[in-house]
Parts: sequence; structure tokens; C-alpha cells
Amino acid sequence: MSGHGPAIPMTARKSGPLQGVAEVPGDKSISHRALILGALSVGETRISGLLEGQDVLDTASAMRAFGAEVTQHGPGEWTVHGVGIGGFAEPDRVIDCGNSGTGVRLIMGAMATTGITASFTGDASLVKRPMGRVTDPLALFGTQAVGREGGRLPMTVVGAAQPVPVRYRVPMPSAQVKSAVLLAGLNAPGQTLVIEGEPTRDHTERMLRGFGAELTVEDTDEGRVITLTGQPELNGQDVAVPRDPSSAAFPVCAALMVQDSNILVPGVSQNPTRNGIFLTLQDMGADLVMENPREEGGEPVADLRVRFGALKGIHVPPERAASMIDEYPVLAALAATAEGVTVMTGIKELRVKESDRIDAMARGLEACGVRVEETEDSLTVYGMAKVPGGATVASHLDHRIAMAFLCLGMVSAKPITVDDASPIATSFPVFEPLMTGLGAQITRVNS
Ligand SMILES: O=C(O)C1=C[C@@H](OP(=O)(O)O)[C@@H](O)[C@H](O)C1
Ligand SMILES: C=C(OP(=O)(O)O)C(=O)O
Repeated sequence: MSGHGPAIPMTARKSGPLQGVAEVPGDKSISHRALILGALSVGETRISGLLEGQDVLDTASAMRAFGAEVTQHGPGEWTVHGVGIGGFAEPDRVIDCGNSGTGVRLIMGAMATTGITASFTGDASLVKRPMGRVTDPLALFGTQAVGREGGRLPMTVVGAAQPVPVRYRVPMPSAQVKSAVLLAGLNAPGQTLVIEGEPTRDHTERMLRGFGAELTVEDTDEGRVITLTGQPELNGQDVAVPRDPSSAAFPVCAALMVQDSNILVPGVSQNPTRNGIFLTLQDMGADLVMENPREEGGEPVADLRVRFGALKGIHVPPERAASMIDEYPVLAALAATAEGVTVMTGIKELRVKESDRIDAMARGLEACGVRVEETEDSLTVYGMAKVPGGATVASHLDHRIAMAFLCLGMVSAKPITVDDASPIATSFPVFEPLMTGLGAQITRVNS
């Protein structure tokens, strides 16, 4: 929903040891895709563990607007009765994707080759984000798009009635762009090729195969070449959504910062295109053990055992950036408490997320008394024995900025207030009860 409700200021203060079991919600990327692929399939898709965050709920309501029957049966338990590839109905209202870049970009891809027209909008954050990165490759299929200057929402997309398959090299590391092109390729006759120079999260590829598409992946000198054969019949599936590693990163990093903490985060996806944060934390010296590794719903998962311990700053390998792109805000907060300097490079994609995350973290950390340096594509954080805190930080309608500073406030000398924590509901609606249940001192201001 684009209507942004009242701001919810929240304060985090020095917390006792975090202890217990943190059952984080389902993976956001997989939840969006389960709904969209379910809508593009014939028959019933049954989803368990769906993330009921606002981003995903907005995608569910969009799929209804395109003609799919989407029903909630219980917490995390959903079914989708799809309309089949090419079966999308023309929506009779504007599709509002709220705060979600993944939602709007994947849905644009899914409708781009169906010959229908749809208009899209989003909240004050999403309308600032670039859509040209998706509508440029979609134009190769014959799709037209008209939006605001700079390729911004609101935007109307006219789907190609007679799409042609495409060959496209994704110019930036973006799973959303890759996925939009693959979803558009579903309704184009022949083979659509997507080439990515740097591998990004591969849920679309895995799930398309699982729903019955013919899709191959080859590592070549040119990069990772994904070949999709168009116009398959997709059939409804059972999807068990693993827990979200991007959400898990918050209790994990908080436990590493708060003295004497010891927590377990069960059933977290260890997909190698998503686990960069955990490797980085181990490189920094974290006592983080992946227990009981197993496969659930086609994804590798493990239980994360995390114990507090002093960490060292490192240079985070830039080639790891795509596999931990959403975790840099909380890593930057953690780095402020580590011994020495943490250098994060190759992260310019952070500038086009829900906020400019390099800038939001740099300004917020400075306000908390932490020394930082930034360039167009890097952030350097100077760790200190005691972060002063005592500031109110702007979340810029960005859930991950809000959660990162609330984690830092659990160990800073003075409390840290986030001006608006309401965006946390987009990806991690149970963040507040989950963290307070572990022992975190987080309170709503004036409550
Ligand atoms: O495909 C996805 O589900 C996502 C891809 C990433 O965005 P980009 O494709 O813009 O890197 C990530 O930041 C986002 O949270 C989810
Ligand atoms: C970048 C994110 O999401 P999206 O692009 O879907 O808005 C995120 O969840 O950190």
C-alpha cells in the first residue's frame, strides 16, 4: 500500500544478554516468487511459511488483481489458484506495490509479454527508485512503458502482444532485473537468454524449474548464462518457504554485539547466493556455527548457533557483495563495535535500495558518534570500544536502516531512537516481539 501510516518512533537501550530461540519469518524473495509463479501456473500452489510482511501482502493483492485466486488459510499457509502463462487479466485498478522493489519489478516482468496494460505505483520510497533497469530489457520483448522522468513510478506498462525472445546481459548485479527478464521470457516463443556477470540470488531459476519450466544454467567466460525455453506449462506446486537469512542477520548481529548472548536461529536458508553475511561474520571472528545442515523445500538450511565474542574489522570481499547485499546496514552497525576498521567496497547498488543505504548508514553512525568514510561505492566504519549513541536516526522509510540502528542501540552508551520504525513491517513484522523476547530493550516512544 502506498499510503504510509503514522510514524512509529522506537528506542533501543542497553540490553542484557540475548538468549533463547529466534524463529525468524519466511524468506521474502521466495515468498514473492511463490505467489507470482503460483499465479502463472495451472492448478493449485500450496505455500507454507509465507512471509506475511507488507511487501509480500502487496504482491498477493496484485496477483488477485491479475485474476489469480489467492487465499490465506492460517498463519503462513496460503494457496494460489493460477491463471496459467499468458492468462493474466487486465487489472481494473492501479497496482500498488507499496515499499517493494522486488514486487513491482518481478510483476512488471510477469505481465510484460501478456498483451495487457497495467499501471504501477508505490510508496514515497518506491517512487524514487529506478525502473528503467527493468523496462529497458522488457522493451526488447516489445513491451512499452511510460513513467515519470528518470523511469520512475507511477508507470504504465503495455505488454507485448506478440513478444519475441531476447538475449540480455544484465548490466548491474540485480536478481530483480534478471528475474523480470526470465518471467517475461515465459510467454515469448523460443529461447530467452539472460547473462549475469556476477551471480545473484538464484531463487527464480530454482523455482521456475520446480514449477516445470525448462531452464539451464551454464558458467561461461561471458558469465552465468541462463537459458529459458518459452511457453512451458507451469503446474502448481507445494512450496515450503525457508526462514529468511536477511532477517536472521539482525538477531545474529545483535547477539554478537551484546555481551554474554547465546541464541539459536533455526532453519535459516544457507543458499550460497544468500549466505555472504555469515561467511563475513566468521571472517571477523564470530562464534557462529551452522548446526544440523539439511535440505528443506529444495533449499539448504541450517540452525545458527551464535555466541557473543569480540570481533575484528575486515575488508569485506567485494565479490561477496551480491550474496549479502541487504545485510550491509546491520554489518555497518556491527562494525562500529568491532576492533579496528571494516571496509565495505563494491556496494554502489546500496544507493538505489529503499533508501540510499550508504548515506543513511553513514549519517546515522556519525550521529551516534562513529567515524565513517564513504565513496560512491564504499563505506568504511571505524570500530570503537564504546559507541556513544544518544541520537535520533532517520530510517528514510527503510526497514533495514531502522532495524540496524535498533540493534546498535542495544550496546551503545546512550539509547538510540529511530524516527520511524513502521517500515520494519514490510519484511520482519515480528521483529519487535522477537527481539524483546530474546532480552532486547526496545520500546515504542510514548507508549
Ligand atoms: O530478487 C530479490 O528478491 C531481491 C533482490 C535484491 O535486489 P536487487 O535485484 O535490486 O539487487 C535484494 O536487494 C532484494 O531485497 C530482493
Ligand atoms: C532491497 C530490499 O527490498 P526491495 O528491493 O524488494 O524493496 C530489501 O528488502 O532490503
